[in-house]
Amino acid sequence: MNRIDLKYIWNLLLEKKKLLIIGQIITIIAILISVPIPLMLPALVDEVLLDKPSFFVENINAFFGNQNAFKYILIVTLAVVFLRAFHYIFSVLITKIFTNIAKFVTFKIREKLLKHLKSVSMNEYESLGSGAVTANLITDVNTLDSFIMSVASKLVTSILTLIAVGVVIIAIHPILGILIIVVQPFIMFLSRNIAKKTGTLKKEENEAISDFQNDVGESLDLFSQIKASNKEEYFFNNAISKAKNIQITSNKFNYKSVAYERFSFTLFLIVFEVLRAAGLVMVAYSDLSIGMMFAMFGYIWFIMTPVQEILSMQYSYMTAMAAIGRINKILALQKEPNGNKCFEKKGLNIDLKNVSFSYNKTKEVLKDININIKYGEKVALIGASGSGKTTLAQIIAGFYTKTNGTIKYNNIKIEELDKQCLRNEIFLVLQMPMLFNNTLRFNITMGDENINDEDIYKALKIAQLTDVVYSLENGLDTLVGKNGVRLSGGQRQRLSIARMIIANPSVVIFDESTSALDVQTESKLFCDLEDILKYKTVITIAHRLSTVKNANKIYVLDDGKIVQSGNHNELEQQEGHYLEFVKNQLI
Ligand SMILES: Nc1ncnc2c1ncn2[C@@H]1O[C@H](COP(=O)(O)OP(=O)(O)OP(=O)(O)O)[C@@H](O)[C@H]1O
Repeated sequence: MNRIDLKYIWNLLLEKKKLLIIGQIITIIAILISVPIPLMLPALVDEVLLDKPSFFVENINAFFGNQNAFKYILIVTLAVVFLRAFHYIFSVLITKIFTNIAKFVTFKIREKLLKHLKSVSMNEYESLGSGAVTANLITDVNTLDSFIMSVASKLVTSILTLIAVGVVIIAIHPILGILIIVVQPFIMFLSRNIAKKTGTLKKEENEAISDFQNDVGESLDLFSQIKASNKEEYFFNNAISKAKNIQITSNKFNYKSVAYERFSFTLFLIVFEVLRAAGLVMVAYSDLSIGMMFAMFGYIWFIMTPVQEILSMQYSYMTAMAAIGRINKILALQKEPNGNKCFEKKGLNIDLKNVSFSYNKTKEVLKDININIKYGEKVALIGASGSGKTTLAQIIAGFYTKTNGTIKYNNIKIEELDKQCLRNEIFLVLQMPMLFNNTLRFNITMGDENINDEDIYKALKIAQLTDVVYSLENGLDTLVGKNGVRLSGGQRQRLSIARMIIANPSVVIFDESTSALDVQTESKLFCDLEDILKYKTVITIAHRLSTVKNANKIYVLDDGKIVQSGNHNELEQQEGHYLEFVKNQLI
């Protein structure tokens, strides 16, 4: 199934099996180095201060001969310092290894999401929107990253440390040892319930942030529109209220999560004191020595870190599960149907039979569309605003997936076609082309570095853009700004036409692509385009009679249906929308 879950993450981790095993071996060595440390100096209380020589004193005597108290303490202290230094080196190594593994896994997840997004159909993509998708790709994957990092490096370390310490303390004093080991799960159980509460609060905070991000992102994108409509007050007040919501939810989350965290820590400290008291009692009433009592105190303190790590892992687990839930929303987006067939020759015959389409399953935008366009034909699409012309153009270009009916190109069903082949053949020139915040060159070639400047200038000449580019100080290297804000609407439209010339498709769809041009530039443009378009299929969505008149076939759309089709002469003879259109144009 195409979703991310713990099993999927586990399988990714297994791809780094060797590193994982090395990491775990180093982890075990680091634990073996660190676990004896709390025991070493307290042992000298008994062995040196209370004069009951045992393991340390006997071994030092065996190696260095009899020593005085100062030297015993010095030698053991040096051993502790060395062990701590080695432990430090091993823990750095562990962090390095597990960071490498975690970053590999998160890269793989981002790669999977991007590969999926690449082939998601437009209608599905629009159901989420760019704000949510960006948040998923950045914030949620980062949440997952820290979860993987802590599970891979800290979970095993913490559990093994607890086991090792458990063995040592039970060996020192079974009753006190078991008491300590039993108390830990109790605290962990309490904290797990507490952590659950912070999970919901974090969710509320994340939702408020994403809501704000979407709102501000949109307002900033449409900044000029907002100013033009004199609606700064409304939009920015709205953004401020969303910012306020972040304040409220973050406030709640931050203080409550700290309160819950501190509560569990305070609980730990109380239990710590109770266990210390139990230690004193054991010295008074059993065979626990004073030195080993200090060692037990040390271990209670020592296991605080692994216990805290395990506690924070529960929280990290919950946020990671929430992040996975959101990430899976991307993976749940349907892919556009893609086949593997490609066209054998240049030029397409396009055939639509009983095609219908709806953006949101509630209202049909296109109904029972039947269109047949032969290779090289010049076709016009007309109809009132909102009648479905752009939608139809996008369906023909394969951007949206039809709801019903059949679409064939050279007799190959759209579902069987490799979409890249289709898009190589069809170019949709939009009324408001989207531009990258990059250079003019990049926007014309779409990043294809094999296209030379000579070809670009040829395209610019036909697109009536040469003078514009020459007038710019940096020529083709001029940055166009976000969405091409530094270019006029007409310049953007011509740039899109230059893109089409470079792409050299066999079908060109003009969707009111020259609406921002003055009549003179437009007619010069089409005159210069004539040679280029001669052997191409051209579908033009237009409002001007002059553009429509010469088409081989005109389709008239009304409320998503084709109500008339034929050439100008045929349609002019019929009562109907086309005649109305002609009359209106003449007026
Ligand atoms: N991305 C979308 N999501 C949902 N509904 C949409 C979307 N794009 C268009 N529509 C709806 O589909 C219908 C047809 O829109 P379309 O843009 O195809 O009409 P049009 O004939 O090209 O209009 P115009 O001449 O104004 O450009 C409209 O009712 C519109 O609201």
